[in-house]
Amino acid sequence: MDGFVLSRPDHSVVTRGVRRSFGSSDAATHALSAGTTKLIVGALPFDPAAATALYEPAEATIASRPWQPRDPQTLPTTRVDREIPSSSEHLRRVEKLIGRLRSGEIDKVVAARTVELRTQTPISPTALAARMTALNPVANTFAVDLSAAGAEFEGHSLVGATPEVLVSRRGRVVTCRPLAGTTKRSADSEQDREAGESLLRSTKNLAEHAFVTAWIREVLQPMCSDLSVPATPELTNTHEVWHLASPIRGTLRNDTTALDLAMALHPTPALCGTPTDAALKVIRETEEPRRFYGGAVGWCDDAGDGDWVVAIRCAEISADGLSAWASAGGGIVAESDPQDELDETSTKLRTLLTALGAETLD
Ligand SMILES: C=C(O[C@H]1C=CC=C(C(=O)O)[C@@H]1O)C(=O)O
Repeated sequence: MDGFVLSRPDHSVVTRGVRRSFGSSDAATHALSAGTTKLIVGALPFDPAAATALYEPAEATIASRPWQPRDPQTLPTTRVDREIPSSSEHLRRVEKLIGRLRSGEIDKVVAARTVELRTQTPISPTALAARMTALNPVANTFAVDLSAAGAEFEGHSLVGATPEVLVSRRGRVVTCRPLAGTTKRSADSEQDREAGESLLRSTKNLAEHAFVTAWIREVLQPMCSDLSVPATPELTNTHEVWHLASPIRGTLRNDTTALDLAMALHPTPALCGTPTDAALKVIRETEEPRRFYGGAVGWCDDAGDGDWVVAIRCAEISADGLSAWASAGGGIVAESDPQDELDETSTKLRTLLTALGAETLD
C-alpha cells in the first residue's frame, strides 16, 4: 500500500508517498530533532531490538475527525488456513508459563498466538481498514506499509482496529489509556452488564492491570511535573470484549516528543510483562517472532506532538494480498487458567476474522 492511515474518533492522519524511510527509531528521532522533517508516521515492532517501519511522508492530510475513505472497496472471502502455534501447543505454552510465574521467575507475561488466513483474490489493506473503521467506530483504525523494516517486510502492511492508546502528546500534556484485564461480552444485555461488573471485581484481572499502570507511572513520573493515575480502573468495551482501562494524564517537564515517549513506554506489561526485560526474554524464548503485532502505530510532528496506539486486533497482510496473519494475546499471571487464556485469544481474534468475513474460532 502507498501510505499510512491512523483514524481515531476525533483525529486522523492520512498520508501518501514516501520522502524518506527510517529502519530505526534513532534515525527518525534525529531527523525530527534536526528539523529536517515535519512529520514521521509508521510502526514500531513488538521487539525493541527489531527494525522499525517509519517514514517521512510526501503528502499528509490531518483532520479533527475520523478518516473518511473515498471509494468503498470490496473484500474477498478469507479462510483460516493454519494456527501458529496450534491451540494445543498454545495451551501447553501457557501451562509452562504459569509454572514459571508460580516459581516467582516473573510476575506477569503476555502469551500470544497467530492465525494464518488465505484468500483467492488480494485483500486491499485500505479496504480492510475502511471496513474496520465502519465496524469499530470508537476504535483507532490503522493501515501501515511495513516495507521500511527490511526485505522480509517488503510490500507487507499492518491493518487493525485497536482500543488501546499507548501515548498521546499535545503540547506539554501527555495522556495514555492502557488496557489489561478482559472478559467476553454476552448477547444478553443483563448478562453482558454482569460480565463487565464482575471484571471490575476480579482480583486476577485487577492484578494484571496494576502491573501496567505501575510501569507507566514508573516511566512517566520522572518526566512529568504532575501525573494522575487512577487508583482503580474503569470499564471499556469493544464489540467482543470488556476491558479494564486507566485514563492517565500528565504534564511534561520538558519537550520529550511523542515518538520518544512511545519508545520509553513500549513494551508495556499489557503486551510484554513484568519485569519487562525478564518477560521479553521469556517471550523471545517461547514464541515465534511477533513482528509488528504488539508494537505501536502512530505519528509524531516537528512540534513533538503525536499519537501512538498499541498494535493489537490487527493482521499483517502479505505483499500479494493473498495471505494475512492475525495475532492475539493475553496477560498471564500465576492464577491464570490455560483454557480461559486460549478462549480469550480466540475472542480477541474475532475483530479481524469478522472484518475479513472468516469463520471465527470460538
Ligand atoms: C494483547 C492483547 O490485548 C491486551 C490489551 C487488552 C487486554 C489484554 C489482556 O486482558 O490480556 C492485553 O493486555 C491483544 O489483544 O492481543
